[in-house]
Amino acid sequence: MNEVLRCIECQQEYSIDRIRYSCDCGGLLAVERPLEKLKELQTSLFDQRCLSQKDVDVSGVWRFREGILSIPESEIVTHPEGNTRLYRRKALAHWSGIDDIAFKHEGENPTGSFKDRGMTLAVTQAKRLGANVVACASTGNTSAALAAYAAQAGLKSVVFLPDGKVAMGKLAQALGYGAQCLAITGSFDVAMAMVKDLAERGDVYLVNSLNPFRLEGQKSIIWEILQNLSWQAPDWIVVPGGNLGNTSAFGKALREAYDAGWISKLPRIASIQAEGANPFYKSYQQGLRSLDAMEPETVATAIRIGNPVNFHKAKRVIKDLNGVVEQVTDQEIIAAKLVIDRQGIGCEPASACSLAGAKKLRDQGIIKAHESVVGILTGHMLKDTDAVLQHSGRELEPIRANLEEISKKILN
Ligand SMILES: Cc1ncc(COP(=O)(O)O)c(C=O)c1O
Repeated sequence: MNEVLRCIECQQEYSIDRIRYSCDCGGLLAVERPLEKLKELQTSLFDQRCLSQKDVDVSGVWRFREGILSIPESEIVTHPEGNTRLYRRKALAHWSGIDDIAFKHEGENPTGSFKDRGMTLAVTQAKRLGANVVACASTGNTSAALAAYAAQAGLKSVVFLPDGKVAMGKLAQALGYGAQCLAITGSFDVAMAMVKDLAERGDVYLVNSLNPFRLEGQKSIIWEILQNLSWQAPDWIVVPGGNLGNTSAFGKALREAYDAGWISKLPRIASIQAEGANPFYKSYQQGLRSLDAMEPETVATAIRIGNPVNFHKAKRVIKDLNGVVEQVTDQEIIAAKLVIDRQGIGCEPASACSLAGAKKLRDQGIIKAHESVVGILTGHMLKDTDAVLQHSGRELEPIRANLEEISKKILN
């Protein structure tokens, strides 16, 4: 194995062959490998693999495997995932005021969100380390991804959900794929603290984004975008921020791609929070020195998170990439979602933070008119059908089955 776990605070290293979620000093761990190994890799290798039909090449995660996790191919648990589309639409450019804007739709993953990219890694690693029970706290999407990948790997999965706060599409997936689903009284953060304690006791293998292997998988979102753009980096990457796993993973992916020589410029990153769940935004306003946890509330249930576990990684990324943290209101989220939905693309509310945030940064002149932007749509529209039914501006119209009457109604 080329990889080690390294503490982001004190640089202490640990083997990846043992289960560990944090350093003895309390710092977060990252999966690291020698830079020389990445520099040896040519982007043409990744491009050639797009022509292969092997699952590990078809996967938009494992196509980059030498930079993700060196493991025998036979041990990889892959659906396969990734290979999501990059959408450009005149209406999105017009609404945001940014001519060169594209959206990577991570809702096109097998379980309908970006979580599959991290979960293929976390469950592969769980199996490799002999875990029997895999668990997560979740606002919904992580539970769906975990349940699906655990089912594939033949592992028992347990998910901890904030009671009454999970969109039905996501709960249905977790139940359908066969996870044990526990509704916890309290927010996501309460559920997160509980599953962390269980993991420390050794009862379960934790696959939240605190698990550094999750973030290695999510790096591939960025590498696939760069590949989609023929390895020409955009000026900006705009991403919703909740537990800040993507913000952290994206920064790592960009830094590695740049240091390895795959791209010749480093994009800036914008992490967009919902105003009602904005601890990272508030911290950014005060120089990213510390984070005050809060009681979150937003229509974007996926990012209803008040104490993001990846704060210390994400703050480093914002500093390293000259990034920004912005907030958007629920109204701005719903307005942006409507634009995306009406393009026939669709996304769940949290995802719309990317478009709402890009527009806000453009309006403020932070994103310049000539700059290129890639936003991430993190989850599928059908994940949260309540949000669609409430905010689409359309409703089911009752009508008698009478040809003349129907004809009059549609032509009016
Ligand atoms: C659809 C969606 N968007 C965004 C997020 C937030 O991602 P992160 O925790 O990486 O900030 C989540 C996390 O649950 C999600 O499900």
